[in-house]
Amino acid sequence: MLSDFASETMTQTLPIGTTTRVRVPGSSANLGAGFDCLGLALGIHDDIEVTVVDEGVHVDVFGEAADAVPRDERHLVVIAIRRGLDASGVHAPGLAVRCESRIPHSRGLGSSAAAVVGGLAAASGLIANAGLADQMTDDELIQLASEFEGHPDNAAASVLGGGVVTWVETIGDTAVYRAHRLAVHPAIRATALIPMFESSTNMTRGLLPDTVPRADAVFNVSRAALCVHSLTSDPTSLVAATADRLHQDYRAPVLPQSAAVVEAMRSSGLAASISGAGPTVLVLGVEPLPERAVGVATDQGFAVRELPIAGGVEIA
Ligand SMILES: Nc1ncnc2c1ncn2[C@@H]1O[C@H](COP(=O)(O)OP(=O)(O)O)[C@@H](O)[C@H]1O
Ligand SMILES: N[C@@H](CCOP(=O)(O)O)C(=O)O
Repeated sequence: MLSDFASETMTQTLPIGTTTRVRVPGSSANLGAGFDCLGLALGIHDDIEVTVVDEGVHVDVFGEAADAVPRDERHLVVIAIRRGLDASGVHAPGLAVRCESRIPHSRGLGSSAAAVVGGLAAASGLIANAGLADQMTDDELIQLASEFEGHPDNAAASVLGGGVVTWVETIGDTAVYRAHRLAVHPAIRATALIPMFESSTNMTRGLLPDTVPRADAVFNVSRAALCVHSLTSDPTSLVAATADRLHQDYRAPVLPQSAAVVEAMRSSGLAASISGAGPTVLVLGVEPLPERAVGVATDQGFAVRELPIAGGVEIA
């Protein structure tokens, strides 16, 4: 797929002044039992504008983590733009990149996947707007973005929007990332309980064991399958569907506040789970979060934000 895409555009240079705008949603991965294979796009967006200039890389960042990210070739969006252009055999003399970041970083809301999808989508938009080739397909965006992330759940949600189920096929030595969009039941509401503190996804992935007891594997397989049914057809089983034994308990020692909030929500009958690798907690349901639960979260220092289910990345 990408090799065909690249061969059409090999060694071409983007004209100075070519521009593109991208709007990309954040996401919540896992949804409890679906470790690395379920995700939900959320209505909290980063906006990225890129213009081809005659030389250099100029990065402006506004909003979340504006003071923390590098303003040069090391910026994740710039790295992804470069990767997208390289995959298509296209060169940019220089780039001016403007990021309006609204997805909090290192909170389990898919900011890194959104940055990568946004950068790749911007490369695709530049190439298409210059008339060099069609935009990349969703499959191409998911493949390239998941190669950055090492797991496809957040990236697929940011590309496709809605709910996603993802899987990986190994073809020769290559991991091929696959995804289907799920039509989320219209009654389902998602509330993110977002703390001020951060947690690195890479760090907490390192806490997970290589092998798990078969009973835990069976527990999660059944709950992840149920979660697809609950998300699409029957929200009444969301509490059972969002139970997990594959990752949350192993991460709990470094995320004790988040683990306590999940426990408090679940013991009052709410479908709460760690969002992605945490520390945000995601609550799924069909009603607004009850006042009592809002109080528990805010007492623990978690901001409560109900977020719409979002559509996928938009490229103009
Ligand atoms: N919009 C962005 N621009 C630049 N870097 C980003 C952006 N979003 C995320 N990152 C990088 O990704 C890191 C967070 O990734 P990660 O630990 O996977 O958490 P999450 O994706 O859950 O927010 C940040 O510390 C930052 O280095
Ligand atoms: N399946 C991944 C999801 C990580 O999501 P993030 O938003 O925390 O980056 C995992 O559980 O590690």
